Amino acid sequence: MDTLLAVRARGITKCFGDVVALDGVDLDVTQGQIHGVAGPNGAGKTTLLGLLLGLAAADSGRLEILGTPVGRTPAAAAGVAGFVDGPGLYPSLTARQNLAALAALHGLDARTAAIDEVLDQVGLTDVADDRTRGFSLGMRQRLGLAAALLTEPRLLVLDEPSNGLDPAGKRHVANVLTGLADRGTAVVLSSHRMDDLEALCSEVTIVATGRVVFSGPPGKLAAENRALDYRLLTSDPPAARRLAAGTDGIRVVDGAGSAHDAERLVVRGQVPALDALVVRLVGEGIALRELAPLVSPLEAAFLALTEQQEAGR
Ligand SMILES: Nc1ncnc2c1ncn2[C@@H]1O[C@H](COP(=O)(O)OP(=O)(O)OP(=O)(O)O)[C@@H](O)[C@H]1O
Repeated sequence: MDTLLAVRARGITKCFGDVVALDGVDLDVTQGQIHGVAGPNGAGKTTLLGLLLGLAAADSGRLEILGTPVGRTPAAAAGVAGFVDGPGLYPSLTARQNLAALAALHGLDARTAAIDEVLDQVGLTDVADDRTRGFSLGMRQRLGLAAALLTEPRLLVLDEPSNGLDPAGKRHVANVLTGLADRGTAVVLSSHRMDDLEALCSEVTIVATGRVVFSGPPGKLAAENRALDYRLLTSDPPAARRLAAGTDGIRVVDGAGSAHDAERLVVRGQVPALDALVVRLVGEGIALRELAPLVSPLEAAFLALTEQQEAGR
């Protein structure tokens, strides 16, 4: 047993009737790591996170949480907190009362539990005494995080925690999670989007149709040299279109059905072919105004991997 691992999963399979939600999934999460789980809708992210939280049990495979093997009966492991499908809150209670109820449930004294501290950490001090019935999705997500923090978990599991958060809220939550990880807590969080995870996670696991299609640092994914779609703006769009079409390794991927389309040139290629195109444009006296990937290299790699898996289904 590796004591540094907060999660060690091997060959986890979980079915719902005929639906195979997880199919031989491996996952390693070390203590102090923020680990992202990404994948398209229905990939199995929530199912996997639910197993970590003890909301369900795997059909087969081995799962160890914080060094302890998990049995076949669903049960929350000690030291684990978080939520899937949004946090469970009492709508008629205030934010503070919700946390006090949770503290009582965990045998903590509501007077001494760090309720004010966790409210402050997630930026909800100003609305601490408002009923949660009127809370926005982003505020509910923050309160769910505060509830998880109250129990001082060693493994924090969050399903789509950035749902409903504005950019400032995302940054706030990211700071809280980074601080926790710095103090040794392992964090597992899910998202559909690689760009949300990139800034936060040192490792990501990408699942598609229940299978792991990539696991490792996000940078490793982006580093693969693949052809991307780039928006190309120049001083002479028709001439640029002709040159692009005649450059080895470059494909013009948009249609030029209207005058508007003729201005909007999108080309597909790898970096060396794009370099050659830029040199030709400049050589012809055409000014380059913009050459930018339509999606980030990371998002493109993610889409390619998950689309491949879906196509093979
Ligand atoms: N309780 C359930 N009963 C039946 N099928 C389920 C159940 N939970 C999940 N599934 C199915 O298992 C598969 C994986 O679902 P899951 O919710 O884990 O995916 P996800 O990656 O979290 O998707 P999303 O991004 O849409 O939340 C889907 O086909 C889903 O329909």
